[in-house]
Amino acid sequence: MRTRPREVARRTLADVAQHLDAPQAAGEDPVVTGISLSTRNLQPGDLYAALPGSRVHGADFADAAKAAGAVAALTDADGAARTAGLPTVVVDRPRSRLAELSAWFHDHPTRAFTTFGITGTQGKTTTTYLAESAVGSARSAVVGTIGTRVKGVPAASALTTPEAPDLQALFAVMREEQVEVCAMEVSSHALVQGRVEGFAFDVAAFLNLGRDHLDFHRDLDDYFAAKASLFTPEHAERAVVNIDDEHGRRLVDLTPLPVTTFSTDGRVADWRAANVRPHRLGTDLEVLGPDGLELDLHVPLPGVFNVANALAVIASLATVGHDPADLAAGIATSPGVPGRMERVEAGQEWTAVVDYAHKPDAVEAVLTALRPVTPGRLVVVIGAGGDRDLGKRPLMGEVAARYADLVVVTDDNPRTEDPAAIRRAVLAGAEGGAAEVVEVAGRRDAIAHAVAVARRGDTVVVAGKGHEQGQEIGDVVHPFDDREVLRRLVEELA
Ligand SMILES: CC(=O)N[C@H]1[C@@H](OP(=O)(O)OP(=O)(O)OC[C@H]2O[C@@H](n3ccc(=O)[nH]c3=O)[C@H](O)[C@@H]2O)O[C@H](CO)[C@@H](O)[C@@H]1O[C@H](C)C(=O)N[C@@H](C)C(=O)N[C@H](CCC(=O)O)C(=O)O
Ligand SMILES: Nc1ncnc2c1ncn2[C@@H]1O[C@H](COP(=O)(O)OP(=O)(O)OP(=O)(O)O)[C@@H](O)[C@H]1O
Ligand SMILES: N[C@H](CCC[C@H](N)C(=O)O)C(=O)O
Repeated sequence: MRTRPREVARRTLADVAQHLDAPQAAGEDPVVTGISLSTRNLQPGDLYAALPGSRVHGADFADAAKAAGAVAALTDADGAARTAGLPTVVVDRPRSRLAELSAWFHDHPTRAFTTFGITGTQGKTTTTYLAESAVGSARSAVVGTIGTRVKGVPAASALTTPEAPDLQALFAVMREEQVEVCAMEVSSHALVQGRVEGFAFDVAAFLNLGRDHLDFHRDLDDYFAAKASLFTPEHAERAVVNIDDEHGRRLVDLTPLPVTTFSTDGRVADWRAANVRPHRLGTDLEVLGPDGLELDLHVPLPGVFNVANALAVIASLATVGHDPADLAAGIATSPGVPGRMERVEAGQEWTAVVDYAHKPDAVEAVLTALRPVTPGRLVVVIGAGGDRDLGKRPLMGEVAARYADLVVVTDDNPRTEDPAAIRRAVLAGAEGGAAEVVEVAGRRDAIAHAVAVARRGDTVVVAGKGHEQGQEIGDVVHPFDDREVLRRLVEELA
């Protein structure tokens, strides 16, 4: 799928300057047909937003932008001297203006369809996929970690929540495609960096808050504040909140938006789960909604935690007019989510699962979901990513050892760090408990170890990389897909 609308917007640079209430650029007045803040995806005719970043100033790439076809630049006073090769509009804090500018530039595409924003430490991707099944892929779009899909057709995207110029262009594509609902993941990074300004979600859902990203946020309160900012009138019209989560309950008190609540563990909420019956491949339950509504729901994804993700979809889309029974029927058809509780079947007599759990709460959720359906030993292969939150490593090790019988500590994406040092940090949390703990350097060898020891009735979970297609070691991404590696190792052993 294209990432820019077929019918391009055309605005003169003078219009842009006037919209921003900024002085007009001297000299030419080019026609701008797109906006980009990165030379990596800039297209001819674009306005290049040269932003100050944490590593470099975008103005340093003005020549590259011009060579790629940029016709003008938008920057701050600091960048202006370096964008001299392009007619330049100068404003203070250009990043903070970019989202609204991009929405205006594309003539507010989100007015044409329902926008459903999802935030939380865990479950965002899964919830967007369930929303897509609930509404039907022929009517919906999804934006998130695994990528963007418009009416089921993939479009390229790099970040979980794209930068505003890219996002608004994608929204313009969705408008052209007559999408009815766009479900998107809203990361805390996006909220802090203003990627989702310039429009308000019709409905925003809060799933949960756990430890993550404490390399980017000062502390958990700062991380919560970032997530909570989605639930303000500038960002959303209605809130849907999981009150099983302590931070969800805090949010209900804080948000000025109309709130709908949901609970899967028996609290008094607008939407509740009752008679929850987990089995190996999913969960059956009854959904109790407002005004005495009762529905049967089958969530075809393993793990009771997915009941919360499904309830988030039903509660959210019901508040914007969808029929809950239709939503439930759609959820029951979900084909699953790549790399989330994904089973690998290669003729083995034990259960193999690949899951994206790379945070302590997710590791706990996955292992506690698999324990009741594992008559034998529960084995987890786990590591932690380099150049990310250091504090979560021992916590992940500890949780793995608390809930599994055998923990194979290995490498995730080491990035620029020493893999052995990362393993040591995970091991420090894992050792000393009842679980058997082994260290195996190299992810393939670690998976091979788990495959070699697995017996009938066991479950092996390969955690942390889910759908990822590569392993980042140093600056190089080596092809690596947990699902493929697991399958091949099982086949080789057989
Ligand atoms: C912390 C963070 O989110 N940083 C993002 C931010 O970087 P920054 O503002 O510091 O920019 P910079 O790298 O100093 O560069 C300055 C400017 O020069 C431009 N530039 C730079 C180099 C070049 O060759 N050409 C070019 O145009 C950049 O596009 C940027 O506008 O803006 C950049 C441009 O969009 C992003 O690439 C960068 O994402 C980094 C790579 C990243 O890893 N972000 C992750 C952490 C992130 O955002 N993750 C969340 C999901 C998290 C989760 O829940 O798992 C997400 O929404 O994806
Ligand atoms: N509601 C939930 N509560 C706890 N854990 C969950 C929940 N939903 C999913 N998980 C676990 O978290 C992992 C990541 O799920 P998912 O990709 O849906 O979340 P995410 O919020 O998009 O994460 P990320 O931002 O890291 O991509 C899953 O593989 C599963 O282990
Ligand atoms: N969006 C997350 C994904 C992490 C996945 C895990 N495999 C890791 O490398 O830590 C990040 O880049 O921090």
